[in-house]
Amino acid sequence: MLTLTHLWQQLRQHSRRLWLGQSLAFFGATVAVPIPLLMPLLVDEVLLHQPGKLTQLMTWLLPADWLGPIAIILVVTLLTMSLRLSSVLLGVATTRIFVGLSKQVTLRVRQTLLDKLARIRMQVYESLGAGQITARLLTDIETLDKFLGETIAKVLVAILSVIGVAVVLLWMHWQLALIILLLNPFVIGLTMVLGKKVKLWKQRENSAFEVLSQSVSETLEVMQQLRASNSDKRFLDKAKQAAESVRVAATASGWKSDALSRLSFGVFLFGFEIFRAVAMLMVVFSDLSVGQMIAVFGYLWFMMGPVQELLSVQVSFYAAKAALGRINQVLAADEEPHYPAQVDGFHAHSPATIRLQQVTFAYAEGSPILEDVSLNIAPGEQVALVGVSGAGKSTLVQLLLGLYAPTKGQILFNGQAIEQLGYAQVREHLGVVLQQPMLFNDSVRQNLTMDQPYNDAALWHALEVAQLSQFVRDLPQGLDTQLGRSGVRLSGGQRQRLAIARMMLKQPQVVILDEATSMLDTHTEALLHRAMRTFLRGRTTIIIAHRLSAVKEADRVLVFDGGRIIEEGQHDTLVKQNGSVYQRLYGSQTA
Ligand SMILES: Nc1ncnc2c1ncn2[C@@H]1O[C@H](COP(=O)(O)OP(=O)(O)OP(=O)(O)O)[C@@H](O)[C@H]1O
Repeated sequence: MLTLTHLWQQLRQHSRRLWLGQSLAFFGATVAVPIPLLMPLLVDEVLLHQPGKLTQLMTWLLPADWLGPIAIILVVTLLTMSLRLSSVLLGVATTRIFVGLSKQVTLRVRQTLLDKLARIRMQVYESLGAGQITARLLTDIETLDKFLGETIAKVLVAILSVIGVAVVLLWMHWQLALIILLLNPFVIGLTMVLGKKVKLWKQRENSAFEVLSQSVSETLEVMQQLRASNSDKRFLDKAKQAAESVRVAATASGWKSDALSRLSFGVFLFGFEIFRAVAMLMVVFSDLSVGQMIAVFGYLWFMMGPVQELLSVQVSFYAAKAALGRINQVLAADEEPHYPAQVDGFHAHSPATIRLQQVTFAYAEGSPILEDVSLNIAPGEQVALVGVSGAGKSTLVQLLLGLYAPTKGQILFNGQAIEQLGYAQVREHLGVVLQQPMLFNDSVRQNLTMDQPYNDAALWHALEVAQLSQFVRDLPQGLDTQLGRSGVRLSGGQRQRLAIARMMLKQPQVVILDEATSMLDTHTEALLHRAMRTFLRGRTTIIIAHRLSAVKEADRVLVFDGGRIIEEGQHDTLVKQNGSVYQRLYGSQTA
């Protein structure tokens, strides 16, 4: 779980830059503190002819014949301006350092979250939508970033400025200073109470935004199908309703947060007016000079900036806490168990065995999808899994890949349990092609290589076997042609063949084709199967298919029904068994 303390610890890892930034901030705040004092003192010492400390300083600084109102005013003006300039330059340097630091911490948070995405259980992804996760990665981390940037860059300077002003005020007139300083905690205390409300409003706004982002991303995902069924407007209307909720929540959060910060600033201004009155009374009834009174006014204005900054940091503090809470929900999500590879279970050029020992599995407790499934697949064997829709065939593939873990029983490759091999090793040696392969909005090349360094000859060979080489050659930019979102510029069958070529490049020991050729015409499918024979020789293969043409490629057929293997054998034998499920499924099909 990530807390603000962790973020602070991360900042402290860059202690050298943090110290440099803090030192510059300290100097920046220090040089600015005398500014409101200098000019007003001129009122007493030059205009009202009451020479004091400033005149003493000038006597020491300037030659005796230069001493006069013009030179003093000029020197003090120049001094004030150079102090201001130094303060500005130090401020720029400080901000540069602190912004750099806060962005680094933000990057770490983003990377932590992205790392977490690689470990989250598939079940969690099924409930957390892409929109929700994206909102957390973007909006929430942005809120955190704003808070960090503001806090480290401004809080220290603001606190230092307030302390500096307090010291000067106490030195000038301690009674007046005490009144001012006692009111500050009151203002800050009041805004802290009010600030808690802001957190709640911000949370509501972010939740509404999450719903909108989810709705838009889901709609866009399936835009083509929605338009085809004339439902796109209806779905976008739902997104519009979500946008309306964002408006309601954001309006409330926007104006109420602003009202609160204005209210607390208003309280500060009330105090300000009271001081002005008290300061004037002090001029009448005590030894406070007019110049000092103007200086006090100057300091009050001077303090306004830092105080307002502290107040705004407070608002972003509550927003950041809300964002952190939502980021932590993702960080706390259930993770896939991590099994480090304890054995080297796959060997180059020697096909793997697959064994299931009494495997039972349920997505939801109490309703098993696979029940007590045991099977042995010999090295290099080609097995077809068939059965009615929903029988659990694809679920078995998910278990082989370790995307879900069996509730009972064991899965072994080459005699080694999947947990001993580790999911990463298993996935490395399994090549899976699904009915709806995922393609990226990128080039053919990138979709084939998936960032692995294959040479073009290998790509063309894979495309050749997958019966897609001629098609790619005819594309305007060949391998570099862009495929559009999810490969929309390809037909279903072309997508499947591209996915098969991709799988072949990986040279896996175990090949799983889950309805991988279902969208191909029978002629192309036959050509593909023939071309793949050499590739599949020496690789253990599982073919899941409804079409007889694909099933007939297998050495052995396993018939699934209700999560169990109910029939097993070769096509020719099974199809002749009167009353068998296999005969019912394939008896009348011709390939
Ligand atoms: N992620 C999931 N969460 C919950 N239930 C699921 C999930 N995936 C599949 N199921 C359920 O598991 C059962 C088996 O589905 P599976 O996809 O394994 O069947 P199949 O035999 O491959 O079917 P088909 O031939 O139609 O592809 C179905 O009843 C389905 O509703």
